[in-house]
Formats: sequence, C-alpha cells, structure tokens
Amino acid sequence: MARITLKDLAHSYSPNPQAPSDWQLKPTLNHAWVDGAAYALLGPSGCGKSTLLNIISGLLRPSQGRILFGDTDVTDLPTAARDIAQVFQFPVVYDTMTVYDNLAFPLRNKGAEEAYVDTRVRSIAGMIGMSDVLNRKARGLTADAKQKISLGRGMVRENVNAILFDEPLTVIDPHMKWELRTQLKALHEEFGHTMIYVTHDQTEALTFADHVVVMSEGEVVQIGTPEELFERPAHTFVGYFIGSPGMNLLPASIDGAMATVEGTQVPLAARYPGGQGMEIGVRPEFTRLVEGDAGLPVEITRVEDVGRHKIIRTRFHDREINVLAPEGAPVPEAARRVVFDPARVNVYRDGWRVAGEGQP
Ligand SMILES: Nc1ncnc2c1ncn2[C@@H]1O[C@H](COP(=O)(O)OP(=O)(O)OP(=O)(O)O)[C@@H](O)[C@H]1O
Repeated sequence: MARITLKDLAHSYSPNPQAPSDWQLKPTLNHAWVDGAAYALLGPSGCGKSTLLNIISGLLRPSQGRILFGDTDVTDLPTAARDIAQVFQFPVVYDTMTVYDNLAFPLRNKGAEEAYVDTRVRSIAGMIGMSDVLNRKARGLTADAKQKISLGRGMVRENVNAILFDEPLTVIDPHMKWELRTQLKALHEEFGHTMIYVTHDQTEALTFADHVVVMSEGEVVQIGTPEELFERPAHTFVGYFIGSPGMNLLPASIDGAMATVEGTQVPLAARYPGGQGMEIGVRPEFTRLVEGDAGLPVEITRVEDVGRHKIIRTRFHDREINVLAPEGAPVPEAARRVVFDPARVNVYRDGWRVAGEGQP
C-alpha cells in the first residue's frame, strides 16, 4: 500500500493547449493522498475523473507533473509495473475458469504459494458471498455475479499499492448496489488498502469513502469527509452537486454579520468580509417555512413526498428555495416566509467559501 502524491499535475489531450478549456485536468493538481485511505473521485460526466484515474494507473501519461507511490516516482512506469489492482465498469472474468480459479488468478500470476492462495480465495469468496459457487464455471453466471468476481479479484492481493475502481457498480442491480457498497467498505476496513473509487453517484461516493474528491471541469474543487462536504462546501458547485436537493444559493450583499438578499436581511452567525460576487448558501435541511413577517417572502410551488422527508419547493423572486421538512409535519397554510439557521449559512465569494471570523 502506498501514499499517492500528485505533483504539479495537469493533462491536455491536445498536443498544444492554449485556452483553459484545452486542459482536461487544469494546471495544476497538488495533493498527497493518505496511505490506506478510501477515496472517491466524484463529479459529473466529463469532469476528468477517468483521466485522473488513468494517470494514476499508468494508462495515460500526464502532459505535466509527476505521480509518486510512496517515495517512488512512477510517472514513466507502465501499469504492469505499478503493482495496482483495477476493477472496471464491466466484469473482466475468464468464462472458462471456475470462480475459484478466477479469484486465484492475480495471486498465482505473482507466484503465490497454493496454501496461501487457498486461504485468501476462500476469505474473499466469503466476503463477496460466493463461497457456495467456487467450483462453478464463470460462464452462465449473471452480470452481477461476474462483477462480484471482478471485485473479489481486485481485492485478493494484499500487497498492492492501491486498488482502483472505475464506476464498478454500473452493471449491478439497484438492490444489490447497496449490499456491495457495504461489503466494499467492510473489505476496506478489514484490509486497509489504499482505494480510489470513481463515480458520478454521490450516494456511492459518500457511503464508500472517507475522503471524497469532488471534481468539476478538470479541477479538484474540494477534498473532504462526507460531513465536511455537507456542512462546509468549499465551492458553490459542491453545495449544489451534493445533497438532494442541493444547497440553496442566493446572491447577497454582506455587511459584518448580516447578509441582505433582495432587500431582506438574513442574520449570519459570524462577521464576514464584504465584497463583490457574494452569495449565501444554506442547505434545505436548515431552511424552515414560517408564518409571520420575518424571513424571505416566498411562494410555495410544489410539495414532494420523498419517504422520510417532504421537499417543499418555493419561489423567491426568480429563484427556487427548497425546504426539507419531516414527513409528518404539516405545511402551514399561512406560511409564506423562509428562515435559515444562521449557524448553517455559508458565505461565498466568486463561488468559493469565505470563512467567517473565528470559523474553520
Ligand atoms: N482520448 C481522449 N481524447 C480527447 N478528449 C478526451 C479523451 N478522453 C476524454 N476526453 C475528454 O476529456 C474530458 C474528461 O473526460 P473523462 O473521461 O476524464 O471524464 P469523466 O469525469 O471520467 O466522465 P465520464 O464519467 O463520462 O467518464 C471530457 O471532455 C472528454 O470528452
């Protein structure tokens, strides 16, 4: 296992990049990813997740910068020399081999002793729920089962530098996804591999990873724990992209501990520097619909029942403000204002979070 360092990294598929949009990974990425941690690369389609993963795996050489595993510079090493395991979107299994032999393959390939192979294969088979079918040929198994074998093969070697997963649950039945995500997390906790997991699905990222790397348009906009991304999104993109629905964002002017939105004052929990291009952001979880004269005047446009919660969609001038209310809570007829929990309001300038006085 290894710490992974991205040093002054950038990538363009064009041979002669000029404009910022010519860079698929914008100059420059500098990060050190902790040995033994589980990372998710999360972002919408086209933001550069696979490009970054392919640079880490050695399928792609970066246009600029270096990549280190521990203290070893691997930038010029091919994939085979990087000692990594990979799990792709679609199953990579040998149909004519048994499940057992498929799982054993990466170990035998490295010349492992058969006694060790046997212990390891049985342990992994137990964790992916395939102990009963070890002697069956992979041919004829469902796509789900084959992808479980792929996950098992990715996990079977103990001494890899990292395990890379590229949208590995795409072919898995929705009801199995939850189970496999949970199993992957358990496998990570048990074996402590450095894992990097690419997904555009926030639920997958947030349940699997200790550290979520949020990407947008070729940039890493935040690396944080699921809690940090929820509580303190570093960029409005993170606030909006993560959460269901995402963060409410409103242009505002800021004066000390008071924001003004379309002429209405909104109290903040700390003093902030003012400036141009300011916005406040507050999650629907910390937004309430109230009666009376305090708060932002809104019109309720729709109420959606989504299981344990209700999403109340409201309109404020030309913007939507969403309110999350408990399932059973009535929507008061006379409620025509929304208020925010001041401690949960984040302030942004030009899209980036500004810390209030005394705040992290
Ligand atoms: N071989 C290539 N040549 C040119 N452009 C490419 C190539 N591969 C990817 N791109 C472009 O680079 C950008 C980033 O693509 P990438 O596949 O890394 O994104 P992603 O976040 O993994 O998206 P997805 O989830 O759709 O795979 C996209 O605009 C894509 O069109």
